Amino acid sequence: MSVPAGSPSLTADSPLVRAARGLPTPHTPVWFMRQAGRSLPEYRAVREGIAMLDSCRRPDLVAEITMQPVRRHGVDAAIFFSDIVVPVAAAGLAIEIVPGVGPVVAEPIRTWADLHRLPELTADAIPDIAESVGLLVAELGSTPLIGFAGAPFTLASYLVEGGPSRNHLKTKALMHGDPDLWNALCARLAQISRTFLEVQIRAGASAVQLFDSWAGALSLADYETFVRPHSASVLSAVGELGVPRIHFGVGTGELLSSMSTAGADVIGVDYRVALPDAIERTGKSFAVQGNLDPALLFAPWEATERAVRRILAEGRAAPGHIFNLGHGVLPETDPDVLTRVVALVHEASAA
Ligand SMILES: Cc1c2[nH]c(c1CCC(=O)O)Cc1[nH]c(c(CCC(=O)O)c1C)Cc1[nH]c(c(CCC(=O)O)c1C)Cc1[nH]c(c(C)c1CCC(=O)O)C2
Repeated sequence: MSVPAGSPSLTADSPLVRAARGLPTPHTPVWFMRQAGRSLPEYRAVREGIAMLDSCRRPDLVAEITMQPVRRHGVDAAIFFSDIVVPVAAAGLAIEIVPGVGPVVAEPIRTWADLHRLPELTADAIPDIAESVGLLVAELGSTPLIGFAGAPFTLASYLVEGGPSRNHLKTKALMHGDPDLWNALCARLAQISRTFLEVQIRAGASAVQLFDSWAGALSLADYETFVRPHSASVLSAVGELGVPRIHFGVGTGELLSSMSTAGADVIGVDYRVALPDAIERTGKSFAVQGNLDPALLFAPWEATERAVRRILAEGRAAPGHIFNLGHGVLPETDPDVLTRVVALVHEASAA
């Protein structure tokens, strides 16, 4: 397997890549999950009248939207503008993203016959993704682009439930009721996510994040039996391409130790877990990413600043720290506060 000649050499010394590898950095790198999106008026303007999944397949638009928060906030990384369900749609499943709701599958996947509606994904079905990444890498120079994909469980939840779910009832019923079908579905999703990540890495992404956003809904036993092996297969396959891997989920306090054995280099920490506890639970042997509560961006600045400084201090106990929120930027967030947080992280961590 040949590694792309693109960005990784230019970005190898960037604070983000160095922190992910546990190397010293001149300042703590910072980016925000959902930094591109509705918090930015320039995003709302360019997305006007274009459906979410259509916008993700237009390289000019993807590059523009991905760059918007980099230009505005001076973050240390771009996150590829796409969605976890883009590769599933590209593979051929009928799925849409309904504004204000999320991914919706009119005919959910619950039987072996349904699984046939979800073919494997091949790289030649997503030439636009490689093109978008190529445009971005050229524009970003020494700033890394983070590629991403959804982990099998989080994707399966949307596909089995038919849309967003609080309790994941049908998903859990399937995993326990028909483990063979569950494992086949997750193996298919792992193949799809792996291909999506490989295309981004070969086109020049300098790091990747595997989102298992809803894994926190699982017991430790179910996570280890039904979920972690599939995430591990994605992470180990992309590991061969040599870029750092970040793994993140929400509400994963009880799972962190187990998640850290799935094969990532950096553990994303949700805002409900104190960073020192996360560092302890992952054996002090992983770089960590996180974990400012996105709600703190709505507090008086003094409170925000206090929390940022505390998290920076706590992060020093880990082999590497990438500052981020403990989940995505909320659409109502004042983008000027994000810019201010970036400046504070840089200034306070360089001191
Ligand atoms: C669970 C999940 C999804 N998508 C994603 C996850 C994992 C991350 C997480 O835990 O939040 C991942 C994702 N989705 C999007 C990105 C872009 C990059 C970035 O973080 O800036 C990323 C990394 C764009 C998007 N994906 C989506 C939007 C909003 C669509 C819009 O602007 O109209 C964006 C910017 C749609 C989407 N897609 C999904 C949801 C829950 C939603 C929100 C629905 C809504 O509130 O309208 C599924």
